[in-house]
Amino acid sequence: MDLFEQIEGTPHNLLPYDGTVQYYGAVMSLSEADHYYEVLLSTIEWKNDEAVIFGKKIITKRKVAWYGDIPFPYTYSNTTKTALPWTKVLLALKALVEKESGETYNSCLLNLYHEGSEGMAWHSDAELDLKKNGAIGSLSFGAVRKFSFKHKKSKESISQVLQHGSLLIMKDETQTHWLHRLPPTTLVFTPRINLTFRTIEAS
Ligand SMILES: O=C(O)CCC(=O)C(=O)O
Ligand SMILES: [Fe+2]
Repeated sequence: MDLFEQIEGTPHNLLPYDGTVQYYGAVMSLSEADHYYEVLLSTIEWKNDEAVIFGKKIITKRKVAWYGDIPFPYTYSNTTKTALPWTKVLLALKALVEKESGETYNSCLLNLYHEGSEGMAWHSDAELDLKKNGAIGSLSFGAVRKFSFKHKKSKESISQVLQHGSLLIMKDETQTHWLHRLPPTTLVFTPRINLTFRTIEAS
């Protein structure tokens, strides 16, 4: 940790070039993280995700939900969803991520992985309606899982373990040059919830 981090509490950049990823570790107490995990599990409108891959409709085991300032339509993997209105707990978490990161967000994509066999394949979050080079604030709750980045050209890879109640920020050119994924694992048997706060630009 350098002097700047000790004073400002800003984590260093995990990426060696072409983007910025900062891991803040836990940004709340264990009891707050436990509380948010339980509330999110029971109050979010979780739905199995549908995707169209090579023209075939598939339904994922992972569950998702999409919330925002207005009913934004959000298109990815050839499916479109409409954002639900913020809940009280999501607004509290958005305020926390905005304070820690010094950025603002207008929407949130949530993922529920029931156990280690569920993950997310290599991708970048660069959909047309996402603000280009905008910050993405990622909160994790529940099972501790590894998260990985791979550079699109050099193939260099970087991993970070994401703790219960932790925050990770991806910004600058990260989505242009790096892929990320949540690898499946045989070592985890409990659920993990992830929230990615994002900025949608109305078209
Ligand atoms: O579950 C995670 O930590 C990441 C999810 C993700 O990459 C996404 O929703 O785009
Ligand atoms: Fe992503």
